[in-house]
Amino acid sequence: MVTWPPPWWLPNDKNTLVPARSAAADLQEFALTVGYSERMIPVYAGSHVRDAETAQLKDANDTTLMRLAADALAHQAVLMLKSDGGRLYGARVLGLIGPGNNGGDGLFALAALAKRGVRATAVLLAPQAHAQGLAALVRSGGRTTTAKHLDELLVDTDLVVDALYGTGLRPGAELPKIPSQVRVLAADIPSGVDANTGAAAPSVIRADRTVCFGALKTGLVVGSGHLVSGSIHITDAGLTDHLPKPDAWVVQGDDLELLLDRDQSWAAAGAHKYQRGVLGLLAGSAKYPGAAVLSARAAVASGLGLLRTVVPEAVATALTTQVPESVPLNTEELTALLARNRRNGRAGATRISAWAIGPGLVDNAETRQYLDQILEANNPCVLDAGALAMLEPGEHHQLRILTPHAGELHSLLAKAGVRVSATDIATDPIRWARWAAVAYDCVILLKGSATICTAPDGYALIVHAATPDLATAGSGDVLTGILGTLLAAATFPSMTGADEVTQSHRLTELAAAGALIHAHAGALAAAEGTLSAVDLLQELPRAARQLGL
Ligand SMILES: NC(=O)C1=CN([C@@H]2O[C@H](COP(=O)(O)OP(=O)(O)OC[C@H]3O[C@@H](n4cnc5c(N)ncnc54)[C@H](OP(=O)(O)O)[C@@H]3O)[C@@H](O)[C@H]2O)[C@@H](O)CC1
Ligand SMILES: Nc1ncnc2c1ncn2[C@@H]1O[C@H](COP(=O)(O)OP(=O)(O)O)[C@@H](O)[C@H]1O
Repeated sequence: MVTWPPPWWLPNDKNTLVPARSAAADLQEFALTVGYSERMIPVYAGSHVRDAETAQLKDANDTTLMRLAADALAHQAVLMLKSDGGRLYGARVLGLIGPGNNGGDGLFALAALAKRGVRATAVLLAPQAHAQGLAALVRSGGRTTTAKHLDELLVDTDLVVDALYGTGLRPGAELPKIPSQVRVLAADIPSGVDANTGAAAPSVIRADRTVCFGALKTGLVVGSGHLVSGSIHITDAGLTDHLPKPDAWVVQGDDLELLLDRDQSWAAAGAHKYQRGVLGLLAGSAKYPGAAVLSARAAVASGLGLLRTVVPEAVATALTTQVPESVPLNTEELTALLARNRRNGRAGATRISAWAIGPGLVDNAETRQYLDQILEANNPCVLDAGALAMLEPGEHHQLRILTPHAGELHSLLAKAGVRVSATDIATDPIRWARWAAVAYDCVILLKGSATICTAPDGYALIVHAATPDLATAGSGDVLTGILGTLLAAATFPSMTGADEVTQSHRLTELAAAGALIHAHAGALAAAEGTLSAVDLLQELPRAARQLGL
């Protein structure tokens, strides 16, 4: 058990949020469920990795870890120099050297490169530099120079090694401007990125490749950090014994099977359509008819048993024409069905096992009535777009995934009394997604180029989009449909007492699974050309199958 507040709940005098579930007892330690493979990559706050490194070393002058880091850095520098037929001997490498251990990494790496015939120059950008690193560079025949020569040296350089600031960065650092055509290899994390949050200074030094030491840092996988790090190579420094529980995990395509944890037995193979999952969809309006169609098509394309739809008149015809698989529900049928649901739970024919609510929905009396009725029936549900605007914070007993983009998260937090700016959210997205998860007692899937899925106890999974082209109108509606199908097919551990944390972790994993399928469909569609939401739909069946669904 962790004590309230959990570690990510940093003091903020502007806000006092009463969590929907106020009992500290609900907040269990983030636990790796037995059976997880190492494919989910653990992520740690940069400051925790820094503390672990310090704890691992015998004394402040011990350079064992630094030399390990420098070897890895030099190795990647060699690969970059040799790529595209480049030469190593006589290649010009400039190191941007800062005042601390990050600068030390850079100096030892330059020394290793100098020994291999590279013309290695350390540009000393701070009043002091790591003494042993400097001595090693000089012994190996490397050179040092000062900031005033940087611009002229940059004109004729094959590679820059950015070893200015790592996990020790404080706000306000002055960073040199590196022309965009110069290739950059970052030591640990690009200088200018906050290793705890991913917030990047406007003058951040963008890298083509980053060698990350000891463990993957949160700042490299969310916020702007993951957009400026290039390809990331993690080196093992044997820190496991000194690291706390991970801050989050990065999940990738290979992890889908683990995340879904589907029943693979012969009995499951014999399931009829109602057992494969019945999804209810409440979506669309005269203003946004297309959103309902996109969600419906995404749901049926991702392997659903049956789709039941509750849409306004203006959308009904379009839906029947474009999604012939869907079966409309009228008001009376809906009422009867929800009553059966309340009595008998979610299993069996003609009952709805989950709901997808919100794409294209507008706030009016009819929609509110449907929404209240459906929420009361207590099936697992995904709530998006228009439904988010109608939702109130607070405790409930339903399994809910909310899928806001950053703007919607801002509104959700404002409704919960959390005064936070859009910039605050962009600067530390995991933190604010966690606040919303607590305030709304749900799993939050925060959309963006790095999608963050988090439960109220802070358990967090991160999914990266393979292409920025996913940021296109209707793409989120497709995601809602996918999530609906996954929810409809899922089984959840018993709904009683202590299992709430397990339930919310399972829900977080389903959310991440949906984001993975969406991201993979995006990658497949982008390989064919520019991308629309309909292109995404067309790639969905292939994406789901390739990931093992
Ligand atoms: N610990 C280990 O054993 C290992 C560490 N490793 C490597 O070390 C990195 C962490 O090293 P680090 O702790 O020395 O911090 P680093 O990022 O070099 O910068 C700190 C220096 O910059 C200064 N500074 C910061 N912001 C500033 C600003 N705005 N304006 C001006 N100055 C500013 C700051 O000043 P201070 O805050 O002390 O006043 C301090 O002097 C880590 O990322 C990894 O690369 C690996 O080799 C493995 C072993
Ligand atoms: N820069 C980006 N790179 C990659 N994917 C992105 C980026 N920005 C947004 N996305 C993804 O695109 C989708 C957009 O969803 P949303 O904003 O709800 O769009 P809409 O409401 O038009 O359907 C989400 O899945 C989100 O994660």
